[in-house]
Amino acid sequence: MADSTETTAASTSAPPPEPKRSWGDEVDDEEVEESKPGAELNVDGLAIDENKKINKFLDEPEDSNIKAVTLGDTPYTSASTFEDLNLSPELLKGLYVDMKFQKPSKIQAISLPMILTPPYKNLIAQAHNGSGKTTCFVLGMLSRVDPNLKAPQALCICPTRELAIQNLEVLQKMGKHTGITSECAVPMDSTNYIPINKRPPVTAQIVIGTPGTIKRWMSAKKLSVSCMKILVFDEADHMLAEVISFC
Ligand SMILES: Nc1ncnc2c1ncn2[C@@H]1O[C@H](COP(=O)(O)OP(=O)(O)OP(=O)(O)O)[C@@H](O)[C@H]1O
Repeated sequence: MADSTETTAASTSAPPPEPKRSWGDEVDDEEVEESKPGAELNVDGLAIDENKKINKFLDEPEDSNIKAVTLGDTPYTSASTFEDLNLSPELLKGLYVDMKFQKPSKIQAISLPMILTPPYKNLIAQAHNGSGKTTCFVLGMLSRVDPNLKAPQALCICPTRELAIQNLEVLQKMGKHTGITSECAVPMDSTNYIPINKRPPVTAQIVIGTPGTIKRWMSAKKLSVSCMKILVFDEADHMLAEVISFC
């Protein structure tokens, strides 16, 4: 009886209003929680798995359903080879020698000419897992950066730190011969932790990270966006779903 009275009271009294929070704040809180000893991210476990069954979807017939939908007239033609894309010799070497790619997958053939050709327009690419989307935005970032300008010029925002680290690994492998610098903006583990005010400003040309850390670096004026040329949202559908759940 006492239980049922308490239950009724709890369900009829209005809960106190929660303070308004943004998604970036929420990720920052996770960082504090996860930076406790014992909760570090196992970065070694995130190496690119060369033995993974790769390319499963690259040549699947389903890929032939990928269509380009553009506003107005489109000057773009699909690329059947990486040479069609006017990539630098350093990037071609990364693709052929280090990545061991032979030709663009369907999503790459369609979207890379749009990503790499001026005027650079906003683009949303949607294709199933393993179809080669990562290469699209990694090549996009690597080819837009001016190697002589030592400032952040490309920013990739990912929903999780694991994805950010994996994307950085792909970028560093693909861009190995370019000399382009990159940095991961994810929460640091407790052993490497440096307070934000003690960190030097970011000079890496490409930054890949999670929303909370990128927000903190920008708020602390450690990450400048004044030279940014390209902004990528990886798994934007997941990030939008998170944003909607906070509204
Ligand atoms: N043109 C290509 N030729 C050969 N292999 C490729 C090519 N493009 C990508 N791959 C390989 O195929 C695999 C899947 O590619 P990628 O990770 O870019 O796909 P994705 O669409 O981003 O997948 P997910 O949605 O799971 O993130 C990777 O191992 C990648 O190295």
